[in-house]
Amino acid sequence: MTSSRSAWHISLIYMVVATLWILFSDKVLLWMGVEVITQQRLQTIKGLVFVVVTGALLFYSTRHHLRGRQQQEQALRHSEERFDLALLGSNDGVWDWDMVSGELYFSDRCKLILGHPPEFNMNQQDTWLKHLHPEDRLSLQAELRRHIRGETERLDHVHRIRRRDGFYAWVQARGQAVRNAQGRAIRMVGIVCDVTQQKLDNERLQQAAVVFDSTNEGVVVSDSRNRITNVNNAFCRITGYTHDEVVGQKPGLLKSGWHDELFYREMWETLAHTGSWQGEIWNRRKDGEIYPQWQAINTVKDSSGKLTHYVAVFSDISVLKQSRQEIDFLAHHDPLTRLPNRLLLTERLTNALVRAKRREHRLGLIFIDLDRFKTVNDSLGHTAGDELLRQAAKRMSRLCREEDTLARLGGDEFVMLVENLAETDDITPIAQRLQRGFARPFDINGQLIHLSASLGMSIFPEDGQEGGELLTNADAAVTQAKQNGRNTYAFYTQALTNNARLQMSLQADLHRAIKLHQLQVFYQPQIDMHSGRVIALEALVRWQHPQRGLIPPAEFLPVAQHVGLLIPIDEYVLQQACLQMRQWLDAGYPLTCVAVNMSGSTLERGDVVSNVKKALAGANLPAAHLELELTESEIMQQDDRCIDTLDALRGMGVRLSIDDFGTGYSSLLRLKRLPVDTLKIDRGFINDLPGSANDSAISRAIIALGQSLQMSIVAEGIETQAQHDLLREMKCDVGQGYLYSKPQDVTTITAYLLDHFSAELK
Ligand SMILES: Nc1nc2c(ncn2[C@@H]2O[C@H](COP(=O)(O)O[C@H]3[C@@H](O)[C@H](n4cnc5c(=O)[nH]c(N)nc54)O[C@@H]3COP(=O)(O)O)[C@@H](O)[C@H]2O)c(=O)[nH]1
Repeated sequence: MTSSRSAWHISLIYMVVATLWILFSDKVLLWMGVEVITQQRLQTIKGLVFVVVTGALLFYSTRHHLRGRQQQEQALRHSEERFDLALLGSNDGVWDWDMVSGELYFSDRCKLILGHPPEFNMNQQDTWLKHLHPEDRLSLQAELRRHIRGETERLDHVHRIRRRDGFYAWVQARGQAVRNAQGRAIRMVGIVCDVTQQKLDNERLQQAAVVFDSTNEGVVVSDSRNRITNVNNAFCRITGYTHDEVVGQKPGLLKSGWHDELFYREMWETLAHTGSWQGEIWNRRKDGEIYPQWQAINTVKDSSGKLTHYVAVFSDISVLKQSRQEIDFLAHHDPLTRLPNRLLLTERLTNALVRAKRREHRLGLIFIDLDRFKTVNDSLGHTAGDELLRQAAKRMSRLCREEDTLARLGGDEFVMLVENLAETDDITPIAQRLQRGFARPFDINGQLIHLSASLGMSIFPEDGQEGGELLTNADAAVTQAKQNGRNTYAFYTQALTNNARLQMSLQADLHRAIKLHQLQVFYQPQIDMHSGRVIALEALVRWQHPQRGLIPPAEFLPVAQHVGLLIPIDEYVLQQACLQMRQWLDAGYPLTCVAVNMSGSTLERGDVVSNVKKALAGANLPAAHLELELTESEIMQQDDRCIDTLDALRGMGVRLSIDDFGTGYSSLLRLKRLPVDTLKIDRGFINDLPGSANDSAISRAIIALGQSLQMSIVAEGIETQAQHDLLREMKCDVGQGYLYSKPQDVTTITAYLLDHFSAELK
């Protein structure tokens, strides 16, 4: 019932009662039959009673009404207060949109969200839309339309709104339409709250979640009772446990048993005192493998300072540890053979010397140099060379006593440190054993390679007091062993030191030798074995030393190579030989060419073609009168670029010859591709002719090979008539050797030529 209907009912009842009272009260007085005066008095009293009763009724109804209203107002006030407080507490702003009049109300909080003061007037219909982020406008409008059409129960939309300072705030607007009887939305009321911080927090949380799951470090979160509440993917990957297997468990399930109780007690004490702990800890994976991890644990406390969680972040450092060990190993070992390197040998030698001095023992160093390793390496390729070194190292290690050290210094050089020698001679059986170790060939990819070693020995205290001195002296001894014919051993002697000193002084003198024109070119004739005529000469360098006399090339060319003077020496000999050949041709000697040695270093240099051209032009000598000799081992170790250089030289008309053929593991395929005119059989195969059946067979094979490749064959080192006869019978084309002439200076050889061609020149 409405309030006006209730009021109307009450008034109607009153009117009925009052009318009945007025109509029937007087009749009751008349019916009582009382006197007129009494009647009048009673009527007055009746009127007064009516006034009092109706007055009282009016009083009670008014009071009741006012009290009710008061209570309602109070309830309303309380409710409003509660609402205001709730809004204030929630920090939400209120908006109210009268959709009929278009009037819009924004509470002060709404204005504050946008950075406006309360007095700011933003009650226009499009104020909010105007400040909306352009990207959010369409979606808010669509959402509003849907709600107005009644498709959604309430409006709920998060969008960005531009604040007074130009920045955008994220807000969440919620509201509901008030509809008329026809269901048409006529008003909409709602709240708006600033969710910028919440949005940022969410974003941060999302990022943290991504980091948590994608980081390489394992993360374990456990509660205050140290029960695991969460682990990340990396944890599962490192430990092998799944998330469900560990949640609810204690991290102790990963314990390896490698740390004692004290370790864990100290860890927990540090955590309790400082709130964090970090260190290396060994744990056990699910599969039982024990591994090291670097772990940092931090405690998490709530706002009241109460510990709520532990967060442990760890990384598996097993690989790092292995690499450190490997780095440490490589710093002291040779990566190819995994033997100790020079550094470790030096350390061990120093310590061994201290022990030897204290115990008055001897110790020895055996310097091991593999014979002709470079040639094998160059001809078989570096991979096979590496394998050969590995196998040689393994074989020598097996012959090494446990207390001794076998080290690789680099290349094909090894050193064995032998401790506890009573006598100098005690080292000899060890050296012999090492040498016997090389008796069997090495199997390199199915190919049997014969290798020998030259050994040089120095003994403490006889040959030196310090490690460096002993090593140098063992090195000098190995050089001596090589000079003695390889595959042998030599002890260090003072003479070797003198020789080393000599080499040093040669180096110094050689620099001056070129400038002071101390280098001389000697010539050795090459003979046509069928006619016996001199057809060519080989140019061979000598050093006319002011104090030491004539030094042969075998003595100073290695020194020149060592100090980078071999190329200028080759160039000098080339120029001199071309000039000299021109003179002989001009003098009428019917010579085909002059042969000049060219070292591998010269060939490797890019300008060899232009230098040869220069030398020929300088002497005005046709290229066909020049033959360049390259040793087999040097030519075989060159890459294909050198074939281009040789092709270019050959294209110019220069003849090319392979020197020392038979010593350098030539590949027949490569030999076929080389633009070579001549093969020179190495002196080593000629020396023992005609007695050696082997050398005889080899020489015959080389001659046959040369002939089949249309190459001319020169045999060098012919010293006897028997050698000459045999080679001639084998159909060797050209001979060179002391039998015909030793290498001679220009004057002597010119006289020789004059004599030789005297008949023809007449
Ligand atoms: N890069 C350069 N190398 C050069 C140059 N000059 C010489 N050499 C090389 O030095 C090596 C030694 O040469 P050498 O001492 O001159 O010896 C040559 C001859 O004297 C020697 N020979 C000749 N016939 C005989 C003989 O019958 N018996 C015997 N015991 N020795 C003999 O052989 C050497 C010539 O050898 P090859 O060159 O292989 O034909 C030597 O390897 C030279 O190549 C130079 O200017 N640059």
